Formats: sequence, structure tokens, C-alpha cells
Amino acid sequence: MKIVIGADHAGFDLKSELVEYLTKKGHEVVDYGTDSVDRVDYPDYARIVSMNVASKTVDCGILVCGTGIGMSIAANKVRGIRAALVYNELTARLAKEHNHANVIALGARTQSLGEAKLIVDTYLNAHHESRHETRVSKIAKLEEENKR
Ligand SMILES: O=C(CO)[C@H](O)[C@H](O)[C@H](O)COP(=O)(O)O
Repeated sequence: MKIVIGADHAGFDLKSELVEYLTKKGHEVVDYGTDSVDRVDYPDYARIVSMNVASKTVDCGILVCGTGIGMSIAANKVRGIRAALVYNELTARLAKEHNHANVIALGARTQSLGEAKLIVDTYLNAHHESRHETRVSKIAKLEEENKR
């Protein structure tokens, strides 16, 4: 799969581990930074990753910050993005099956590396369930209604 990934300073270490892990598994991973633990602002990374996912040139996006909360809030401001804060195997699987999430957000201060790997694998291996199509379409409709 082609995956775009980004993190702030709090997520830098976990993001670097995930890039290595996913690359070794044969995925094409495009890393949009950050590239150190120097303080940065998570919306900048949510923006670039989400813009790529919204352009439909990649399969999905992964965002990492301290909790995953800020990244998920920011990513969901980009049209076409369904970002899910996932924190275990169940939420990772259901984010794909039920919500058709195209971005997942992880918390580096709330998950271990082992948990994060399991979460990412679960999300990548899951599939959209078509019975949720109507609900997901209604999310897109909400975006249209709120266009400025
Ligand atoms: O978790 C986060 C947002 O939801 C981000 O990592 C924040 O930027 C984090 O809270 C940063 O905290 P810090 O004390 O500035 O490192």
C-alpha cells in the first residue's frame, strides 16, 4: 500500500519506528516529518498528510502526536478526510469497517510501540463494510452542507 505518515515532536519517535516497520513489510511509505523532537505544531503535519489522502493518490494516512487527539481534530477539517483516533485493535478494525476511515491518528504518549504496530496492521488489513455506505455518504453530505 502507499501510505503517508506525519507526526509532531511528541510523535516523532513512534512515527520513525512505524516508518521502518511498514517499509520492511513492503509498503511504500511517504514520511512528511517532523524529523526531530524539536517542538512543532501538529496541525501543519495533519494538513500535509490529509491533503495527500484527500487527493486520492495514496491509500491512507497515519498521524502521530502525543495523544492522537489534536491530529484527528485537525485532519477532519480537510474535505474528504475521515480521520479516526484509534487506540486498540477493535477501534482500528471498526474505523475501517464501519467508518471507512482514510486516516488514523495514534497517541505516542498513550500507546506502546507494540500496541501501535498491532493497531496499524489491524487497520491496514481491514476492509470497508458496504452496509455502512449510506452513513458514510451522510458524512460527506454534511461537508457539502457546510461549504463556505
Ligand atoms: O497530543 C498532541 C495534540 O493532541 C500533541 O502532541 C501536542 O502538541 C502535545 O500535547 C504537545 O505537548 P508539549 O507539551 O508541547 O510537548
